[in-house]
Amino acid sequence: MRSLLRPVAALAVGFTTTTYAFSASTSFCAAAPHVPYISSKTAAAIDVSLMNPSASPAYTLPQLMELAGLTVSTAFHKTYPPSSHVLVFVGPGNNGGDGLVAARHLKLWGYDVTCVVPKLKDAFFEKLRKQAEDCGCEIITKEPREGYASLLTPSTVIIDSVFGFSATGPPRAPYNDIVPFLHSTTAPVMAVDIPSGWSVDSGDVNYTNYAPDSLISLTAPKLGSKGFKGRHWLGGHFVPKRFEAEFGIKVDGVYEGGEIVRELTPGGEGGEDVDGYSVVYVTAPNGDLAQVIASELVKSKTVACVNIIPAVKSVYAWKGNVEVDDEVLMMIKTRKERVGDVEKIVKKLHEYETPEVLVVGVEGGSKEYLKWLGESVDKRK
Ligand SMILES: NC(=O)C1=CN([C@@H]2O[C@H](COP(=O)(O)OP(=O)(O)OC[C@H]3O[C@@H](n4cnc5c(N)ncnc54)[C@H](OP(=O)(O)O)[C@@H]3O)[C@@H](O)[C@H]2O)[C@@H](O)CC1
Ligand SMILES: [K+]
Repeated sequence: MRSLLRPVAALAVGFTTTTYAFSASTSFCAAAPHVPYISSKTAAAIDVSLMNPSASPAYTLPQLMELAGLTVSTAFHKTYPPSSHVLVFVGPGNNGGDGLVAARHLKLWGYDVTCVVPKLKDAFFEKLRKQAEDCGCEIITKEPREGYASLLTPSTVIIDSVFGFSATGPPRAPYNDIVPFLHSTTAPVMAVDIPSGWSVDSGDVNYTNYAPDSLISLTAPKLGSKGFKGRHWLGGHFVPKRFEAEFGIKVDGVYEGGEIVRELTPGGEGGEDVDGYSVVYVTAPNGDLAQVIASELVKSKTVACVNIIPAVKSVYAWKGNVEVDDEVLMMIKTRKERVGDVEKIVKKLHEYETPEVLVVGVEGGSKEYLKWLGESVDKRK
C-alpha cells in the first residue's frame, strides 16, 4: 500500500526527470543578457570567497580594490567629460578605497580631482590616500568652514564612495554631515555600488529622495538599487566564471570587446530579482489530484505556472524498506514570498499526510519570462 508519509529523500529519482522536463517543456532559454540583483548577504559572501587566502582565487584586498577602482573610474570616464571637476567623498570601508583608487586614475586621465577623506582605516588606506595625493589629487580631511557646498564648481561631479554593501543604520560621525550633504546637493553624483544612505537590500526606505545621476554596481547590482532611475553601469571583471553558478550572478555577454564596464538600461537590463523567484517541487499520486492542486494555485494567482510531469517513478527508503511508487511531479513557479502560501494550499488539498514541498532557488532566466512570472503572481498581502 502506498505510504502517506512522503520523506524528502524520495525525490532522488524524480529530481533527475524534472531537470530534463524543465528545459524540454518550456522555451525560455532565451539569449537576452541577464543581470541578477544580489542581497548584501550574497555580496559579502562573494567578497569572502574572492579573498579566502586558502582557496582559489585568493585575491588580496589591494588587488581587488585596484580593479574595482579602475572599474569605477572607467564608468565615470564614459559618463562625464574630462573637463569636469571631480569631488570624491571617501568612506571608512572598501567602498571608500574604491573611491581613492578611482580618484588617482581620473587625475591621471586629466580630471581635476578633490578627495574628502575624513578618516583612514589603516596603513593600507593611508597608502591609497598618499598615492592619490602623489598623482595630483587635492586631499581635504575635514569639512571647510563654509561647508561642503563651497567645494563645488559649476563643473563638479561628485563620486559617492562613502558607504558600500556593509553599511547599516543612520550615518555616524564624521559621515553624518557628508551623507545629508550628498542627499541635498544639486550637483550630479555617481554612486559607487549603492547610493550612501539607501538600504543595500531595500533601497531608499528612509525616503531621502537621494537620486544620484549615475551608479556603478560592482560584481552585480544590489537589491536596493532595483528602483534606480539614472545611468547604471555594471563592472566586476575580476569574478571567476564559476562564481556565476555558485552565487547566481550569471552575466552572459556583459563584458565584451575588452570593456570592463557595461551600461544597463534604467532599472537594470534584464535585472529581474532572481533572488525573488522560486521553483517548488510537489509530488502527487496521480494526475487528477495534481490538476486540482495546480488549478487552485494558478486560479488564486499564488503561482504563475505548474508543469505536471507524468510517469515519475519515486524510489525511497521507508520503514527499513525500499519503496517504489508511480507518481506525477508538479513543478511550480512562483514568487519566493508566496512559497508559504503554496505550501498551505498543497497541504489543504493533498491526500498525503506529509506531502513533499521542496523549494529550489532560481538562478536565472530570460528577461521576458521572469517579467511574465512576476506579473502573473500576486504579491503577498
Ligand atoms: N566583490 C566586490 O564587488 C568588491 C567590492 N568592493 C567594494 O567594497 C565595498 C564593501 O566594502 P566594506 O565591506 O568594507 O563595506 P563599506 O560599506 O564600504 O564600509 C563598511 C565600513 O563602514 C562603517 N559603517 C557601517 N555603517 C556605518 C554607519 N551607519 N555610519 C558610519 N560608519 C558605518 C563600518 O564601520 P563599523 O560598523 O565596522 O564600525 C565599516 O568600517 C563594496 O560596496 C564595494 O564598493 C571592492 O573594493 C572589492 C571588490
Ligand atoms: K556608495
